[in-house]
Amino acid sequence: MKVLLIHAKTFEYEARQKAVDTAEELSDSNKSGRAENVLVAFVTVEKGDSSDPEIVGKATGEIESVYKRVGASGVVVYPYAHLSENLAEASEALPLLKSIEEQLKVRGVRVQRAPFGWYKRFTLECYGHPLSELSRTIRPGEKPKH
Ligand SMILES: Nc1ncnc2c1ncn2[C@@H]1O[C@H](CO)[C@@H](NC(=O)[C@@H](N)CO)[C@H]1O
Repeated sequence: MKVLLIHAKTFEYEARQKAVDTAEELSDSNKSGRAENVLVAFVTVEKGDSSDPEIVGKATGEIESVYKRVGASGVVVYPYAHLSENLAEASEALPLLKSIEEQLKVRGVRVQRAPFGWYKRFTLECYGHPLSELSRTIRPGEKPKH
């Protein structure tokens, strides 16, 4: 699993067009979103990630750790198919993305999750401080390095 973490002063997205047949149904709560002082987690799920029962806990831990360090007010979990060539299928990817969202909520984090399977317009203003652009690779069977 690859995660790009951007601490954004403002972030806004809007689903525009279905990209895959397995696209998630849109609702008023997910077809668009906006947040300020938010950690945007662009997440690419890779083939085999679901083989590790700890993958969601590890990914959530990495995201929560940066969220706390930068003092963000919330997290956006943004499905993103562009950080790896080893893409998981929707049947593997979507459940993991939903579980990361739920795990963050359980940990008291205000979370939005952008819809899976859509081309989306987005605007992002990155703070530009030293921790405002980070990336993490979470490998099945391996302990996180950070
Ligand atoms: N393995 C995977 N991990 C995370 N997201 C994945 C995925 N496979 C498919 N998606 C989702 O389907 C859209 C089209 O590939 C993806 N859309 C996007 O990545 C938008 N930024 C438009 O390109 C994404 O929502």
